[in-house]
Amino acid sequence: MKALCLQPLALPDQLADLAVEALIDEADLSPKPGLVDRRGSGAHGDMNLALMHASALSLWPCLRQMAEAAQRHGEIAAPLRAELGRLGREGEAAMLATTAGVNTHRGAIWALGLLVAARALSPLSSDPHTLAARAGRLALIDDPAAPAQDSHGTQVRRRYGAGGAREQAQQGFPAITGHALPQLWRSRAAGASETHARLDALLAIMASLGDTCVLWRAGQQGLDALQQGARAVLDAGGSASLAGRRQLRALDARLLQLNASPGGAADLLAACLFLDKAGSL
Ligand SMILES: CC(C)(COP(=O)(O)OP(=O)(O)OC[C@H]1O[C@@H](n2cnc3c(N)ncnc32)[C@H](O)[C@@H]1O)[C@@H](O)C(=O)NCCC(=O)NCCS
Ligand SMILES: Nc1ncnc2c1ncn2[C@@H]1O[C@H](COP(=O)(O)OP(=O)(O)OP(=O)(O)O)[C@@H](O)[C@H]1O
Repeated sequence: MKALCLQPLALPDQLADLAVEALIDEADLSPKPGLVDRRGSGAHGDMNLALMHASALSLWPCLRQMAEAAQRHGEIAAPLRAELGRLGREGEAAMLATTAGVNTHRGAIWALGLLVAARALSPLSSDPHTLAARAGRLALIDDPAAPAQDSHGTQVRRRYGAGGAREQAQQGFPAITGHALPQLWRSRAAGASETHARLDALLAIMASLGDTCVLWRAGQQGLDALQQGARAVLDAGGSASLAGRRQLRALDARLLQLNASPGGAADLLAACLFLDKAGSL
């Protein structure tokens, strides 16, 4: 019998695999306050776990093409930014075709697209801080072909002055490098299970992020409830402790009452999981 000889996967394929895996891990992680997870739809009438999985898988070609574009261009400049913008819009169209119009991963395409491109640009330096800063430099370049939009994020920024997805990326993802990754590593080092360490990382993002999804649906009151509730879980010992889990249940109930879903924090957790593994490819 002939021996099966497997070719190593090309870097863009590996990066798309890793990004989709991060999206699926984020969706599966439970119990996430207010969000779609294995238990149910959280504060969303229009999403469920199967839809999140299908959406994540639909993004694989777009993410691979973003990595290929970065390899081809080889530098952080306007032509690469323009191509990523075009691919991102095509990715959104593929997502919406898969979900019959539901916005399951808009923010995730943005964050993971930039990070996948950053990793493909220079395979040699791939520690999380370098990648996040490189993605931030890409996000700072204008995309002249981007259509003017009056998105929820734009409206919320006008009303509350909050920074949103664009600013988070342009600043080099401080919610990930300054909060999520340090918490993920601290919780693991303290002996927490991988699920609890990831929940703690999500809570660390929630405690500090100006999440425009929450501001849109529940205003400043909703954002305050999210940030204070997430901080209370961490202060009580995190999701691995009994006291922390009580606080987590209370936060989930409060977000459902406010109809608030921290989708921006969920996107950034997926990006954090991607960065945590991207260096070891
Ligand atoms: C920058 C984006 C996210 C638009 O942002 P905007 O705030 O205007 O839109 P919207 O209200 O639809 O929010 C997008 C999503 O970001 C996430 N989000 C919300 N708050 C935050 C935050 N503070 N930080 C990070 N993500 C957040 C949420 O999931 C939200 O649904 C992006 O969709 C975009 O402009 N795409 C254009 C195509 C492009 O250039 N793609 C490049 C691919 S690399
Ligand atoms: N597990 C998850 N549950 C819910 N949202 C998530 C999850 N993971 C990521 N998200 C993000 O949340 C965003 C969806 O949020 P939302 O439905 O609030 O946006 P919207 O359609 O713009 O607004 P709305 O539904 O309030 O009118 C997506 O962009 C997606 O990236």
